[in-house]
Amino acid sequence: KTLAIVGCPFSGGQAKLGVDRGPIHLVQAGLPEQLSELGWKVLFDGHHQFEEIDAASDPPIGKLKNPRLVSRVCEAIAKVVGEHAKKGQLPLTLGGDHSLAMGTISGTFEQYPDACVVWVDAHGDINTAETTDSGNIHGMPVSFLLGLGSKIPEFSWVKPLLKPERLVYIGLRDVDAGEKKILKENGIRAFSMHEVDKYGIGRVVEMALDHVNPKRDRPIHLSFDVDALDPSVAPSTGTPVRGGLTFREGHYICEAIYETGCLVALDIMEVNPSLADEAEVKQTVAVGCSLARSALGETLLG
Ligand SMILES: N[C@](CCCC[B-](O)(O)O)(CCN1CCC(O)CC1)C(=O)O
Ligand SMILES: [Mn+2]
Ligand SMILES: [Mn+2]
Ligand SMILES: [Mn+2]
Repeated sequence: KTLAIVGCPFSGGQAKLGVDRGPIHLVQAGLPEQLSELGWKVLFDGHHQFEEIDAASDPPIGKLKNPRLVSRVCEAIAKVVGEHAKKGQLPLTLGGDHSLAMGTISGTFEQYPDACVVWVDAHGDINTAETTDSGNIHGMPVSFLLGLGSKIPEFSWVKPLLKPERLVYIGLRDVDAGEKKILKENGIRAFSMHEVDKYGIGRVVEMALDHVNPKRDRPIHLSFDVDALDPSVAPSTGTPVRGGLTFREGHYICEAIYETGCLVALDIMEVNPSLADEAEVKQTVAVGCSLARSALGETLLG
């Protein structure tokens, strides 16, 4: 099977410098070689270059920051991911901030209209233009994919291909009031850290998949924000929140999803190699690599 690494050095969905260098750190840590070791035919034709738009010509739309830049980049990524998927390849998108998932998941649904999404994150990333407090679009991709909130012409390319019943969250623990309302109103299934504590990660993954993929016959797009992990496990990320997934819980999710045989696309997002000391950056990059390996077939006992 062929894996296409889509390196996305992009930080426009949030305000912290450095997350655009996540991809290069993951690749330089040897991720392509590690995946070849697992038996994948790995395609990697270099990191995507996104030419900037100067701030003067990309003023905020309402609260949304860098809206035209984020929209253009995500639309480009949707095409790239869609093309790889059309060729029967598995796109592995390396972020870069999580706004990119507006593009990756759009690309997946082009090819797999019957897909479901497992969103692993401390956050809901489901704010609309009306509910966002920060205006950072990395806190909004899911609302665009569901077609929620007021229509913004600059984002008219995003089709509401994701249905609420095809989405499930694992790891939530920092959800804004507006997001809580949206989750409830749309009946979106979410397994927060409370459920992880209560049922254990094994049952949570089983219940999550039973919800979105009861017969395990639907393509799965796994979008993994490394801030789902506890900051002690993945410290170098833009919006860390205490009380997160252990190293093993994070890897169990990836292993269990690989075992379904349904994975068609994977995002490893929000590794920011400039927010901690060298050892912690190394640790965060290494976790990003090992999560990817676990989701792509690496097992503990072979
Ligand atoms: N929900 C947040 C965080 C989004 C994180 C995006 B990511 O891709 O990393 O999942 C806002 C969070 N908010 C920040 C200030 C705090 O006082 C309260 C929570 C937002 O900016 O919308
Ligand atoms: Mn996120
Ligand atoms: Mn997050
Ligand atoms: Mn983040």
